[in-house]
Amino acid sequence: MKAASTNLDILLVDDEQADAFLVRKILRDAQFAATVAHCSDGIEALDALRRRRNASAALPDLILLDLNMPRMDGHEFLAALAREEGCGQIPVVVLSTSSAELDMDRASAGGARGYLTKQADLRLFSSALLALVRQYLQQAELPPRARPPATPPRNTRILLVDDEAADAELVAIALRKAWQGEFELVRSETLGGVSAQLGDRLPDLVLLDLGLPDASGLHSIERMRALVGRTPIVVLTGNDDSDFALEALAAGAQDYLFKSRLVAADLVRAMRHAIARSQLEERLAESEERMALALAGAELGMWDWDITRRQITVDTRWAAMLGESAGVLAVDAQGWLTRAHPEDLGAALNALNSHFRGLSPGFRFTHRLRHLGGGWVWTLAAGKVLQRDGCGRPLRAVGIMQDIGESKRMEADLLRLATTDALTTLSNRRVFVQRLAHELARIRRHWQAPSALMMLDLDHFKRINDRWGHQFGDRALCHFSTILRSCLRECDLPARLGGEEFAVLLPGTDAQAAMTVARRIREQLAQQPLAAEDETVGIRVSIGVTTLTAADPQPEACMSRADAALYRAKQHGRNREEFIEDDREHKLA
Ligand SMILES: Nc1nc2c(ncn2[C@@H]2O[C@H](COP(=O)(O)OP(=O)(O)OP(=O)(O)O)[C@@H](O)[C@H]2O)c(=O)[nH]1
Repeated sequence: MKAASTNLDILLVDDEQADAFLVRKILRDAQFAATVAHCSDGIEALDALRRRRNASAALPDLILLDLNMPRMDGHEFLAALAREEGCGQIPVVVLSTSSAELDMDRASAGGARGYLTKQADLRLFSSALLALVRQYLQQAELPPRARPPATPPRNTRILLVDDEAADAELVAIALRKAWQGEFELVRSETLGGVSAQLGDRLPDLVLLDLGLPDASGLHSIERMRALVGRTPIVVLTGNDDSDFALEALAAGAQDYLFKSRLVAADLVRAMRHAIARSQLEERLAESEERMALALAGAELGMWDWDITRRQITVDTRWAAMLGESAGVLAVDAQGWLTRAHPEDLGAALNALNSHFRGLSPGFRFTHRLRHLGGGWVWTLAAGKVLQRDGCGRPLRAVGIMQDIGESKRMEADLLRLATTDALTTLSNRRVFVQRLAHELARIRRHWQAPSALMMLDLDHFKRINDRWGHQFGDRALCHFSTILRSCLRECDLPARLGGEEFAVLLPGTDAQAAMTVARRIREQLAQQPLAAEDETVGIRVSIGVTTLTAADPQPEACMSRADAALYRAKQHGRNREEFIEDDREHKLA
């Protein structure tokens, strides 16, 4: 087993691009360190393994294997893998839409270590896949968080900038008398001499006289600040003027003392206060900086809602999302929400009201907001009431807003990839089996309304590929899909199951009607050959038809009956439709 810190190297062998996308996304979202290499069938996978072996590169830690693939299916791949030098030990887990016992038994006999059914329900599939991958990736304990090294105890370094020797002596006496702990007093008579006195260690505190030979007044605070950064500064002033002292604070000093009233205890108190205040300011600045970085990193906008004044203040990121400039927006809940898409308004108001009435600890909803330049922006709003009045009415709420357009687009892409066949855009096997299962459940309840199922397989498709090339073969598959769609009703479900194999579910259709549809598909196909260079290529299809019965336990049962009818159509000369009614006939067939 591997530790979590190492990367799990997975080889996915599956002809559906959507599955590769899905597996990668599931692992990425669960923050698994895994690399997923993808091969479309067994032959490509064996080639990839041989290339790695010949280059003495590491072989995959795990192979996820589809069963139903063109050229070499999953079972054949398992057999070939067992024979492949050095590859027999790679664990293989089957990922298949088939839950047929026969497939499971064959896979297990072929050496597969596990079998995972591709669920139509993505959440189920995702948790099953993660559980499986976890088996192969031991979750190592995270190393304990490194503690910052304890700061060694050291003297407090105090810089006194004062040209009067007597004052300096006074300060030194006061410190010796009242400062608890060790200290080092460094003195400079001028501002210009500070750097030379300090060397390369900054002081922990500065005592600054404002009447220096080379600097005087408030300006010296600014110059000192430039020399010592955020170090706290206590101003010593001979000017017995409180207003002036306050100006010194405004100019950036942390505290002040009048020289004429210098008392040891006051000096030490002011120094301690200045250090504490400066530390507090530093922590606050750091925390604001961290907060700003986090908000910027997560691309979150902020809003602050003064509910009684009906004003919402937003930051620049919030404003930019909607094409606004930052600042106070004079809007209330209605004002904000008049920008919301009417379809999203109900859920947004429910979330807000429930929190405002104190029924939920905060609120969170997604909604589309109108952009100033037109169009809609998908956003996530989340927040919390910070202040309520005595009756529990909300006074102020604060929260974030995030542009979630990209993840909405991803979600839609993912859904499309997970449910459709990339080449023909028909539904894929997963969706088909799911719909078929629903239809069987309906039939079990309302037996009167019949439904039919068709399996379709293009005739001698290999010859078409061999004669005209794979790309032309792909065109032929798309051409057939278009004709198939045009022959069906809106409620029918056509799907590409893989390769040149298709299926159609025809709800509310009896055997006779289904056979008529099958004939129509063949006729349309015959009437519309595909142009290739200076010839036209006729494409033909064989079709197996069956009806769904309440006795069918699983989709696979009626699919295998339709398959048997298809096989019979191939046996009887192709380009025809055959019907098998029930299991008795199926067994005879
Ligand atoms: N172009 C293209 N060919 C594919 C695709 N998937 C499967 N095939 C090819 O389809 C062919 C199917 O061949 P066979 O299973 O022997 O069937 P067939 O030649 O149609 O013969 P019958 O079904 O018996 O009439 C193989 O050559 C596959 O490589 C695809 O997505 N595109």
